Amino acid sequence: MGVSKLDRSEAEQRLAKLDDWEFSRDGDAIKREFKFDDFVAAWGFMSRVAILAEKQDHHPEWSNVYNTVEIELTTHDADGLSERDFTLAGDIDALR
Ligand SMILES: C[C@H](O)[C@H](O)[C@H]1CNC2=NC(N)=NC(=O)C2=N1
Repeated sequence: MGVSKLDRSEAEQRLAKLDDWEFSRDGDAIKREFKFDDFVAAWGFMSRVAILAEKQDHHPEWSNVYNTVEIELTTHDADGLSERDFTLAGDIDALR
């Protein structure tokens, strides 16, 4: 089932409900940086995010440098932001 792309104002409404996420890719994605005490803590967080992503069939584009994890979310099937991005972002924040 396709996922529909949100328009800018719909995306802004949803972004306003999240802390510390910002638009990226000219509004086609959202991103946030997470800092941890050390690499093992960062890796544990990434493991938990991976399980969420699998459950939601919605996967992040992300990077890890030692204790820092950068996560960017976009919906490839919609060529932009969809509800799935904001749902996953909210669930990721709830892991903290
Ligand atoms: C076949 C599979 O359901 C699709 O490719 C899913 C997988 N994970 C995904 N993740 C993201 N970020 N966007 C998608 O469009 C997407 N599609």
